[in-house]
Amino acid sequence: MQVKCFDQPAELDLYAAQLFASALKEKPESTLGLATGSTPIGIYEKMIEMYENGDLSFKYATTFNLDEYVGLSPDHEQSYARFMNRHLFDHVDLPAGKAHLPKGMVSDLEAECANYDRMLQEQPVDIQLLGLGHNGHIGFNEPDEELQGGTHIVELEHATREANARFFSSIDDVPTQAITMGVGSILKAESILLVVKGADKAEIVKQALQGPITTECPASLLQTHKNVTVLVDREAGRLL
Ligand SMILES: N[C@@H]1[C@@H](O)[C@H](O)[C@@H](COP(=O)(O)O)O[C@@H]1O
Repeated sequence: MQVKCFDQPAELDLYAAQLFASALKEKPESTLGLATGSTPIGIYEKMIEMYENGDLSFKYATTFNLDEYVGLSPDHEQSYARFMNRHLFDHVDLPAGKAHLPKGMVSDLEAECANYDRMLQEQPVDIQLLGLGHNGHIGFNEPDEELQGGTHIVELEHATREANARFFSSIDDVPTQAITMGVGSILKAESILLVVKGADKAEIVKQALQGPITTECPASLLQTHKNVTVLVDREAGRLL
């Protein structure tokens, strides 16, 4: 596991965007695993800049997002589908139909999970971008006695809903469930880029990288992967 610490969040964003640009240059038809949350927004901004300057193209790429809220339609303001359009897809040359997110509004959620896993098996992720939840979640894999390997439905922890309530009018509007890629699917990626910013994540990133490998901190399972790069800003990395 390689850990890189950046003085300025913007330097981190540029470094991460450049890693994706290099991956796409080397293999234009790469499958990219993408994440939502506030952490990757700056990275997506750099990717858009690079695309506009002709330094990055998604023309032959495929993307899979980690997760989606159950019960929000793709055009709901706070759906992750809408987030991805707003922060990346609407601004770059990724062909329509090549961006995949789990569908949180289908009647048969179990079939959707199986379908997502089947697509991931057919197009394995080359490089997976990950943020980190305050409780150590990755995607929406919440701490638990057991974790599930494949795509599945999760009950969101109150703390996770509280953390995400800032994007909704009130916590009551935050969905109680999500559909997420499992930790097993995440660990199948060829390479993983974990990005962590802010003083409030310093404790959990230390636990994830240097603490015991435990399902009670899903991100700690990343310690078992052969090709993980962790990018932290100075505040998040201060205990490492
Ligand atoms: N499901 C997402 C995660 O994929 C994200 O990494 C995490 C941290 O979000 P943020 O980057 O806003 O702190 O929480 C959300 O709930």
